[in-house]
Amino acid sequence: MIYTVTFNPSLDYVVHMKTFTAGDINRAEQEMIYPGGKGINVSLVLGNLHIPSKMLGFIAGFTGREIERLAKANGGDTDFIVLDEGCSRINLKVSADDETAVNGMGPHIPEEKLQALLTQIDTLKAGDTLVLAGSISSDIPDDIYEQILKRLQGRGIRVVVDATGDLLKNVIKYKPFLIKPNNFELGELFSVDLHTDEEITVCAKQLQAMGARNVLVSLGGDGALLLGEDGQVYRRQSPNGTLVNSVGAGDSMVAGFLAGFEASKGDLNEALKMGISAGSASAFHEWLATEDDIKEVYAAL
Ligand SMILES: Nc1ncnc2c1ncn2[C@@H]1O[C@H](COP(=O)(O)OP(=O)(O)OP(=O)(O)O)[C@@H](O)[C@H]1O
Ligand SMILES: O=P(O)(O)OC[C@@]1(O)O[C@H](CO)[C@@H](O)[C@@H]1O
Repeated sequence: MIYTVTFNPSLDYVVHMKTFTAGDINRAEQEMIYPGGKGINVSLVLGNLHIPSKMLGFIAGFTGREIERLAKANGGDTDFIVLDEGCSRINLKVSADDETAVNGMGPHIPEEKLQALLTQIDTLKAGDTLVLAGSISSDIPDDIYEQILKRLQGRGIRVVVDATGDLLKNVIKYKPFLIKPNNFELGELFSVDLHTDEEITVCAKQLQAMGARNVLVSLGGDGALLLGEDGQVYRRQSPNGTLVNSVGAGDSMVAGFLAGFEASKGDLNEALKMGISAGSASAFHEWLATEDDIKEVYAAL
């Protein structure tokens, strides 16, 4: 079974307009509300590919109830912990000549609720996969992902981490199965700007030397580079297509990778191909890719 954890779920309020001007009143020409947060997105795309998963994390208030309702309405299986106070955040995504986002802060998570999540995670069994994805609210200790990996050590659970900065850096020594920084996030870890595949590979190799098993570096419209646990570098370009909304493309890529890895019984080239197919299919559509969207991109790769 796959479990995804989203510490800070969101309602994604996506507005489209031709141009966006900072400091001015901008009027939307199209608007949508989606359940958001990286783990939730991973689960939804897995579900679209008929792979069961359970969404864990924290929700609060009317926004939290709506996140859960929308997640379930889109086929999600949820076991969120409900906070007694506050509201889950609303993340504004502006899609215009460029994409701009304002991500909210999210509610305070009391210690006993955090412990309740850890207790849920303790029930995972050997062979399960745990996806830790997204940011955490500021009152949660920033070694929380590390604490979780430490608890799971030696229990045969495959862990995927899609996070940035210290949240990511601190887990690597616990040998996560997969990490998926984008090239910018990878560069940030080493305080460098990455431009070429060679530069990206050097940094990915450092993360692998520190413990990460598979390092999947997403490159937006340029595809992705995978440093596999077999030591090989796999590289694929994104297919051509029209970008509609890239929110969740990275999460879709994680879901596609896991789906491809399972279906091919561990073929990393196939996992990367499915990852790119799902990521690009989501980028080419208004929201997360469906199975048909993914199949169409896969066939063109
Ligand atoms: N403009 C694009 N054209 C084609 N494919 C894209 C585009 N943007 C993203 N993708 C696909 O999605 C994958 C992940 O994208 P990206 O590198 O932007 O991830 P990310 O930064 O984690 O995204 P996000 O945080 O928005 O989910 C890429 O490797 C690619 O397959
Ligand atoms: O603030 P975080 O947790 O880093 O990212 C949250 C978020 O931007 O990530 C998803 C796309 O990847 C969106 O659904 C959501 O709004």
